[in-house]
Amino acid sequence: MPGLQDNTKVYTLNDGNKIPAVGLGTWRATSEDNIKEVVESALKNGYRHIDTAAIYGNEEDVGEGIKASGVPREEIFVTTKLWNDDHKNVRAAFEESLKKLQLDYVDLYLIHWPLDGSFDNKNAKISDAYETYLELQKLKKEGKAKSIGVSNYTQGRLESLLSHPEVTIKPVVNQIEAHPLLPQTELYNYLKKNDIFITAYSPLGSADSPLFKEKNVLRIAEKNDVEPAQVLISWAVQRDTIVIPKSVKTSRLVSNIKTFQLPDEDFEVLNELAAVEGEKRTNDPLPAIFQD
Ligand SMILES: NC(=O)C1=CN([C@@H]2O[C@H](COP(=O)(O)OP(=O)(O)OC[C@H]3O[C@@H](n4cnc5c(N)ncnc54)[C@H](OP(=O)(O)O)[C@@H]3O)[C@@H](O)[C@H]2O)C=CC1
Ligand SMILES: O=C1Nc2ccccc2C1=O
Repeated sequence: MPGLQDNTKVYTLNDGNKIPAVGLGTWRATSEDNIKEVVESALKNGYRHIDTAAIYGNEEDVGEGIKASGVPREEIFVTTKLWNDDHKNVRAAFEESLKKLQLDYVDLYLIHWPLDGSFDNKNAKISDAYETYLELQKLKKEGKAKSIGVSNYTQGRLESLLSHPEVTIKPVVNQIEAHPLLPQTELYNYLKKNDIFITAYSPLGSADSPLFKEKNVLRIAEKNDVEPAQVLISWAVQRDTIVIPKSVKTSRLVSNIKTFQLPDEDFEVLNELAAVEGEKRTNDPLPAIFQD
């Protein structure tokens, strides 16, 4: 059984572009966490994929970290996301993100939520946001966003998006919460069939995660002599999803990118965990968003 190794797996997206399987998440990572140094350190420790978003308020620091790392731009995969308030303002919001990141293109631009207004805006509409997506298509055609995709989409909203004749470029990913307590099995199967990758967010169960107290996760970690986080990240990669664990601690950054091949019996236990223990979603800002 191969042991822990720095994960250098790269997937080919449905538009031919390549994405490193393991990336660094940056939600709730701010200047107070020295996010610039965190990004720099991640890149110096082998990460080649950074996930940010306009709403995280850290694009400037992420850009500084990229620059400070000295890693050539073309070796780094950078994702950022359009915030809900900017669905009618895509170009300006995108240009603002580029400026803050000090980049002239991003590798992946996502619609953060299928919602055209803040979570607390009663007039905000949940939909497939296809008009917004058409603006992303233009950015892709101009080469300013090398790939485009969505986040927090249900199967129904994706089906609806793909049914518009003007939608000619498939999203390359749907970034959704995914971990052993929320395997998203149906959506996983639908996306796989349609050649759209899952990017698994909150793969460790986010802050104060129940997964770090889950007896099977702890047992599998102990049995294989690895960290619980490494079990969760390895599981995500083993089921062919992209995964973006967040940490602002160098020691965790370094260990989170080391994955291993889970023995079949352990992989199966994790595949069945939600069915046995019950599902647990950590991000639920607007429950109606996860119902079609
Ligand atoms: N598209 C979307 O709507 C969303 C996207 N995301 C993206 O996904 C990323 C990851 O999700 P996120 O919700 O941040 O949660 P994660 O599941 O990545 O968990 C992060 C938490 O786990 C801790 N942690 C990290 N590594 C370890 C470790 N080895 N052992 C123990 N604890 C650890 C972190 O603390 P510390 O930093 O102190 O190490 C932090 O509290 C986000 O940062 C963001 O980029 C997230 C939510 C929604
Ligand atoms: O990235 C995000 N993390 C979140 C957590 C709660 C609500 C929204 C979000 C995001 O958009």
